[in-house]
Amino acid sequence: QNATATPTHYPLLILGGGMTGLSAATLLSTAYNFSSYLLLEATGELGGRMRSTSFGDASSPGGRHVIELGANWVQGLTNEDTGVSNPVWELAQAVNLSTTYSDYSDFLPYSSNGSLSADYVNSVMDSYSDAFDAYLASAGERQARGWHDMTARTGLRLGGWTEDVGTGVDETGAYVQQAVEYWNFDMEYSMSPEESSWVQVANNNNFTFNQFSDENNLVVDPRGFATIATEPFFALPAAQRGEVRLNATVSAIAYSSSGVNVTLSSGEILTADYALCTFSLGVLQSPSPSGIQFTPPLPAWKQTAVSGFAMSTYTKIFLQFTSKFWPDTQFQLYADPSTRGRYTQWQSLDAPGFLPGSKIIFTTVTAQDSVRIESMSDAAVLAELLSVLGGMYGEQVVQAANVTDFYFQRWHEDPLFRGTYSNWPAGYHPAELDNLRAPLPGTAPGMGEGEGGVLGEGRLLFAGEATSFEYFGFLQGAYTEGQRAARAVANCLLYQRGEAGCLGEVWWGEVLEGEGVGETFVRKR
Ligand SMILES: Cc1cc2nc3c(=O)[nH]c(=O)nc-3n(C[C@H](O)[C@H](O)[C@H](O)COP(=O)(O)OP(=O)(O)OC[C@H]3O[C@@H](n4cnc5c(N)ncnc54)[C@H](O)[C@@H]3O)c2cc1C
Repeated sequence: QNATATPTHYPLLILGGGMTGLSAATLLSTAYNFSSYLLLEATGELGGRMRSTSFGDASSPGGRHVIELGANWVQGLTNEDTGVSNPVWELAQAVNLSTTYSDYSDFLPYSSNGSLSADYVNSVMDSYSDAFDAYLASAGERQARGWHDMTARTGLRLGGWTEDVGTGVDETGAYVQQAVEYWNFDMEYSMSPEESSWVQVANNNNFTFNQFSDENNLVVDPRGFATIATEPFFALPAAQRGEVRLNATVSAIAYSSSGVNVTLSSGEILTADYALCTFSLGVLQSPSPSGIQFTPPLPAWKQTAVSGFAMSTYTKIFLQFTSKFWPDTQFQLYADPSTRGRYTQWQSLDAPGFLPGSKIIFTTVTAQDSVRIESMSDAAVLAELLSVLGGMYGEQVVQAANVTDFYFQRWHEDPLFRGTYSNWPAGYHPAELDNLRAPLPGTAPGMGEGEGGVLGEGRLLFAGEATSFEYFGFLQGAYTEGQRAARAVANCLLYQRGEAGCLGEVWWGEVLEGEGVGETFVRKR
């Protein structure tokens, strides 16, 4: 369609085909029999940050396998006491997804010149675990009293954890504490305790690992993790399902209290009564022209929320060798003597329940280290990994010539993601999260009346893992936020015909409610 033709109009445009967009689309079809939507996705496939690929050399002893480049674990399964399940676990079971329990206590520790004492490292793990229990308790107390937030580092120190008390160059050195802390904290939040919220890390941990369970199951399914969202969607009869357009990149979004105009990079314009934007926080943070051009520009309260939350990067780096030279434990911990977070966690896929015989191992880096390696050549990153593995297992067994495949996804550089998942920085008020989700046009009480609209007349909604108070970062956040958005839009389109406020109170009514010094951090919802 050229720019002069009449734009195609839809009641609803769903922007982005990741977990959030698919969850919204599926609920609209199944619960409301509503199919008058078009889902637009820039890549050639659905799933977003759930993305799998084939890896390994088919002619090598390990062979070729499907690995997950994005989300890999169902985090939190079913609470045996309450019967409450993670909805992502329910989706996984519904499609019979193959998963295996990740046992983080099943590891052997190393440094740059071979093994470390497992007893010593386990005792440091126990100290961290005790401190984290105290951390959770103090965060809860702080929240109940309505005291302001501080960094996660504060909570860890108060809990009795000191990351740098070790002495000397032997295995009792501070670097072991740093590796243990990185393994437990950064590997989950993809940022350091200095960069993370004390209170919201505690909430996030409780909503998943206490409400559901503390188990993480690794997905090893040849169909890929994305099946949990794509299969239910494509199983819907075509007449009940909306339309999907792949390879359709949104470049601009114009919004008003009567609707939304979306411009694609091809120049085509689509119009809609409502649009649901599910692009990652990293995409929203990117300035145009590489990011989305909003008209009118995002109001200050929305821009503040977008700028304030953090998008980090978590990078899994996969290697396949001609033979397996690492132990049978699920994990290995590497404590680098000089650099915190340098290739700390190694995970074997060549183990029962995973991809036995595959000769595949992967390691993970986060945050600035992810950005750093994304700017390096593959060969330079591989050389770093081989030097670390050489220190752990001996140079004679770790040879470049024995590497049969090597890959990592550059999530930070990718303009469609700009990182892997969001995190809550210290001291950021929960009302800001409501503002991240709040529709446009809209205004926030106390934040400049008239800055772009009337409360409750929003047409452009925002949802994604980053808008979830309970589960930011996790797939369950994306899933539940997609469902919430679907319910709000269905109310407007099917029942209240676009009346002001039809998105419902949970969607807009609390914008910045609770803002102000001394007010409680506990949400009233
Ligand atoms: C490496 C990695 C590891 C992770 N590990 C886990 C884990 O183990 N467990 C867990 O629960 N979660 C994990 N996560 C987080 C989880 O993947 C996300 O929370 C979730 O997939 C986000 O879904 P979403 O729909 O909100 O966003 P996305 O999946 O990002 O969906 C948004 C979609 O919008 C598309 N898009 C972006 N810009 C445009 C544009 N301009 N035009 C059109 N389309 C566009 C994108 O291509 C994408 O498909 C991980 C993520 C990564 C990347």
